[in-house]
Amino acid sequence: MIALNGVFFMKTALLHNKVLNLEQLNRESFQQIYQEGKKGKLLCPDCGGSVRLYLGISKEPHFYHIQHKSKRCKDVEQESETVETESKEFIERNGFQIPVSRAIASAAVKDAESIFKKAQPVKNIPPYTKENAQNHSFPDEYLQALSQSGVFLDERQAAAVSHIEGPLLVLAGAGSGKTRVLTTRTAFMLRERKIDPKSIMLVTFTAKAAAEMKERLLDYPGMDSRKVRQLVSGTFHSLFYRILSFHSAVKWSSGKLLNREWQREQIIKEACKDLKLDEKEFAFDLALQQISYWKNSLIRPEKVHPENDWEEQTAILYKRYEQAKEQKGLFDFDDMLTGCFALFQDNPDILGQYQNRFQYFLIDEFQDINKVQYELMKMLSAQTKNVCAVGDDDQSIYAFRGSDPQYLLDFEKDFPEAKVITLNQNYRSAHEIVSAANQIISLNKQRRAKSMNAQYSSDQQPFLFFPYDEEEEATMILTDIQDKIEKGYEPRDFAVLFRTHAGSRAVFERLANSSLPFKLDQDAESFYDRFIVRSMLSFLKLSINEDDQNAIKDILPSLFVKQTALQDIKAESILKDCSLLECLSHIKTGFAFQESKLKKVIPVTRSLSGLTPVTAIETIEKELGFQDFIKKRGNEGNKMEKGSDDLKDLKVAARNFNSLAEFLEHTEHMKAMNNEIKQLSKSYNNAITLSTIHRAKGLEYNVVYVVGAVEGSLPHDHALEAYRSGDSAPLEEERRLMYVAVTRAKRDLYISVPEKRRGRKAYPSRFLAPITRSTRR
Ligand SMILES: Nc1ncnc2c1ncn2[C@@H]1O[C@H](COP(=O)(O)OP(=O)(O)OP(=O)(O)O)[C@@H](O)[C@H]1O
Repeated sequence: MIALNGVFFMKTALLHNKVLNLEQLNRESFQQIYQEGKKGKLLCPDCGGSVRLYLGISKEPHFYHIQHKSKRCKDVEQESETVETESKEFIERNGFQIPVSRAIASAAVKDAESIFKKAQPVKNIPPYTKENAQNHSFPDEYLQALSQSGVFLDERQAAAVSHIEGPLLVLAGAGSGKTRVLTTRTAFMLRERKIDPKSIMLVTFTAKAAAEMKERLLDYPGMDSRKVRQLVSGTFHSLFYRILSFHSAVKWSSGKLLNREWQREQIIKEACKDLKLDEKEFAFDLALQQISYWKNSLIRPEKVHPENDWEEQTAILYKRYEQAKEQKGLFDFDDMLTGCFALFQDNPDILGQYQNRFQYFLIDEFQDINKVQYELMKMLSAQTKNVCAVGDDDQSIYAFRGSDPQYLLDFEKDFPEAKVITLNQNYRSAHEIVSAANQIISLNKQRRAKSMNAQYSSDQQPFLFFPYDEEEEATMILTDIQDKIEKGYEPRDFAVLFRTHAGSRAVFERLANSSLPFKLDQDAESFYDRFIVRSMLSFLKLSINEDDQNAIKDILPSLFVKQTALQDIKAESILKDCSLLECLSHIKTGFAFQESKLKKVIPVTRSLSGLTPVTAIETIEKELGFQDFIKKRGNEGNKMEKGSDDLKDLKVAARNFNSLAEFLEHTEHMKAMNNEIKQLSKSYNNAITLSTIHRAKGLEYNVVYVVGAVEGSLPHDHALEAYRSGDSAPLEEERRLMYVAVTRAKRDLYISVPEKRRGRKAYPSRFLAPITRSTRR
């Protein structure tokens, strides 16, 4: 037995009559043993009862009885000859030994990676000294009434609430009550200053935030619901779109909006057909992102100064894209802003009307404003200058969309008479979390120096934990959530945050297989529906069913065969009475090389049956030139999401399964669950949140797990690449993302630092250095 904190835990169990000893097992196999336990295959070597492997954060791995968790049986002592060495079962093929299944291995000798590292509290947290910011008595009656009804404000918050005339910049650190200030300020304007709600423009980052703010306003004392409804609130896009459609309803009717990415791609591809850009090599998605960036920066096509060949080509596309849209009478989201900007510029009388109408501007998340938004605000507020901008430069995370925190940093240049109020009390998080966050963000160079103070301290330090890989990471998080729910936590207390959607695959799977309620972003597609992943899985499907029509359709792109060939394949299959897979060998493409490859698809696909999913995937990669396909169609030119990464992630997922059928069944189940959970997410009000860090901005949770805090993930590879070429801005934005993630936690924060990522050794995120070093800087 292992002694942990004075309690004894079991270190041995039986699997298929063999003794497993945790002290001797390879780390890699823990996840597999965990799964065997879930299937009921692990037994206690002493009493024979069913046991499971505990793989969590708060305790070290150990076996426990399912029926009586606290029961402690005796471990068996293991003879050295009963210790297995790592072993795989092989079959012979073409003179090669190919592994078909992996036995759970144990090894007497352990390398450093194989040793389970206990979760560690973060270092360098200074002792807590409370700075009481509350209990001020305000001369203003309404503010006093508010504090009596439970809406407390500190002195700086109150100053921000009551400074109504003239420009005001509220620099609000994380958790410092930005939302509270904006809401209370609006209430104060309506109730105390009797300002006409129709003259107030309240800009929020999402439509949901505006709706929530209005709802909260209704709870304020003396609030008139009619007045609240009359407030003009929403996102920049929605507000300026309303203006455009008021002046030109037909031109801006919603049916003409290109609201899907593929619609924009279609327009641009059509407009540039004659340029003969190779669709397989030119990253149209990136080009559209760049075009959007130019538009939001108010750079017209003829004013672009390309910095390289790619930008030069993209500038041509930009011109064509704009022309094509105009000819067809269509518009995109960016046009809602640039269109309004043009409307005001070309029609000073219309601008004048709106300048008279809107007297007060409240803008939330000001750090994420872009050029066109900023110019629009400046135009509208030119007469009154009553702009209240609230933001935190440390939480600016949308540079890729043209946002620029510089507008916040330079606010006083454009509004020299501005009053600046810094909110530096963090009411959300415990001192230990605030202090860790302060240290992380202090290393950014492009920022206003500030440090947050917490309002309370907790006996719980933030923890780093060290899973073996993405799979074990997900298991450890699930176990920890279950442990905490047993202690009385609610599902709504938890959020699991990740850098990109792809990073959530394993956690999604673990939660989907549990009975815990959780919610997902509505646009989160299933990992197994991604283009490259679907293609690869289709080969595996065809090895089981050669007549799977969808699978044939999905492998065609990887073989560089047009979709129109599908009809011929189906007809052939009826005429010649052969399987759809066999018909591939009859396709005439006119290229000998391609035809011989198509002939090879049949034996290679058939050879997959009996292999493990990982070996099957590797076989397709090697034998059918799948990597060529990825190079051409895997968005390898894309900065954020590459097909080659998807393939690596797929292999990590596949490692959990020994047979193709089991793995494919799992992928189908997960696809179905993705849709189901998204539906359920709409109605859940007590569920665990699974979210990207971007989407979690502005939200708070009692317990936060930050997934994948390793180099390449957070900071993301694209930022590291930019940094190597001398541009540190993307890396600073990644550090802000870490800051946003960490500051979502109220009491418990767990940062995961897996040993492996995408099958390779991973290194702890550089952002963690200040809180993991032994000495303070
Ligand atoms: N004066 C106050 N006294 C007590 N609690 C407060 C006070 N101000 C804000 N809070 C609480 O602190 C938490 C954080 O506030 P809020 O969400 O408004 O912060 P924020 O500045 O918008 O945060 P972020 O920018 O990090 O999303 C909320 O739970 C809020 O109710």
